[in-house]
Parts: sequence; C-alpha cells; structure tokens
Amino acid sequence: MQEILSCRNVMVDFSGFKALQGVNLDVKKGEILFLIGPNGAGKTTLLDVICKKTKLTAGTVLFDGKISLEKLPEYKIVHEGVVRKFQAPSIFIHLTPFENLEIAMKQKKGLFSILLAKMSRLEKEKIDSLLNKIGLFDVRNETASSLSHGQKQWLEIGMQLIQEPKLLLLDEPIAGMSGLERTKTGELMQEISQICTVLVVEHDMDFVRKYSTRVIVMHEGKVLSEGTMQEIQENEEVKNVYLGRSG
Ligand SMILES: Nc1ncnc2c1ncn2[C@@H]1O[C@H](COP(=O)(O)OP(=O)(O)OP(=O)(O)O)[C@@H](O)[C@H]1O
Repeated sequence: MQEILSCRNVMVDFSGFKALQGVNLDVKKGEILFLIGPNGAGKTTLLDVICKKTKLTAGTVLFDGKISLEKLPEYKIVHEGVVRKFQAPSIFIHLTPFENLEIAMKQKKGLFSILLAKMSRLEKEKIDSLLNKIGLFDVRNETASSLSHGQKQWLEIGMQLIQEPKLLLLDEPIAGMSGLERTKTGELMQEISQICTVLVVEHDMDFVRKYSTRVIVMHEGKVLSEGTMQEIQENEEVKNVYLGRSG
C-alpha cells in the first residue's frame, strides 16, 4: 500500500518542552489509522503539525510522496487535500445542514465564486448525496441547533468531506456520543475510507479495536509501537505504558 503521509524525525519544542521528540511514521492510502497513547504523548500535537496549526521545530511531513507540508501555509495544506475536524464543532447553528454544507462547498471555490455563484444542479446533488452519507438527509432543512450532539459532529465531518480531501484528521470523534452514535460514526469512517485516508486520535479502545485497520502507539513524544490492534495489545512495552493501565 502506498504512503499518503510520511513524518520523518518530527520535533516540536514548546519553549524548551519537547512535545515531539523525533516522530517517524507512515500513513498508508486508504487506511483508518488510529493514534493512541497516554495523555500528553503528543498525539494532538502531531495532528497540529500536519495541518500546520503548530509549527515543527525540525523534521519533514511529506504528503502524497511529493509535497512538504511543513513548508506550506495552513490554507494551502487544505487545498492539497488535508483537512482536520476539531473536537468542538464549528458549524453554523442557525443555518440548516444543507446550508452549512453549501457554505463549506463554496469556501473551497473561493471568494469570487461565492459572490457570483448560483448553485448548479450538480452541486445540489452533491450536497444531497453527502447528506445521505452522513445520515442527515431527513433533517437537512432543520436548524442545526436542533441536531443531536452526534448529528452535529457528522455535519462537521460532512463539511470537511465536501472539500474532497485525500486525508481526514479526526481528534477524538466519538467523545460525548451515545453507543448508537459511536457505531454510526465508526461505520461512517469505514465508508469515508473508501475515498479518503483517515487518521484518528482516540482513547476509546473498544472503538479502536472495532474500526482500526492499523494502530500507532505514541509515548513521550515518540512512536512506541505500531501494528494491528491485536499486535499492539500483545506488546509488553505498550501494556506497561498504556493498555495495562487504561485499556
Ligand atoms: N502550546 C503548548 N505549549 C506548551 N506545551 C504544550 C502545548 N501544547 C501541548 N503541550 C504539551 O505537549 C504535550 C503533548 O500534548 P498533546 O496534547 O499533544 O498530547 P496528547 O497525546 O494529545 O494528550 P491527550 O490524550 O491528553 O489529548 C503535553 O505535555 C502538553 O501539555
């Protein structure tokens, strides 16, 4: 399987505190790769580096075999096809799911098109199809404020997907969700992975077990281990620093 993202010797130093201490990892095209590890291991910092929310101190982040993300500004990284869904939803709660997706779609096309644009039939069909995928077609004309917590999260994922990314970064996507919402989110991630690689930070080991194609364990700013969930669970070092305590 070909790599969509390769991190080499990535370091982040926050005024003397080394949050990432030489991270080396590859994300392969089409996988659902989970990043796990104890609090403070550097998982979120790594996502921040990939989307340039945080600047690395040293190292490289190569995307799609040719693009050095560390050299690009945030908006160009999105343009190249790397999108990030943060934990807190940033949807427009007074608009409907359809309108939220319409805005997200136009953002991709740029300001000039927003001013001139009248939505084409094709664009409307694209939004409808995405609403179906994220399970919000029946509530597409409700105000987003009336959606459940899970539905708001899926809408936010939809707003990222409409930009047709190649790599979707998710930070604890099921936090605060009910059991049914968790299952739906896992199934949505599996569907998304048919068209877009998914890199997820997660603490819920049942969820990781069920939906990961591969797992990377981070500890103290480095990659400690990687493999299938079963391989990870059998690794003594991982048991000592993480799963033994919280898994
Ligand atoms: N802006 C910052 N300035 C200083 N230290 C920071 C900053 N951001 C993160 N850190 C520190 O870097 C370390 C790694 O944090 P990070 O959030 O990446 O860990 P994590 O593995 O995602 O943890 P958690 O599972 O708790 O979210 C932590 O010790 C954190 O306190």
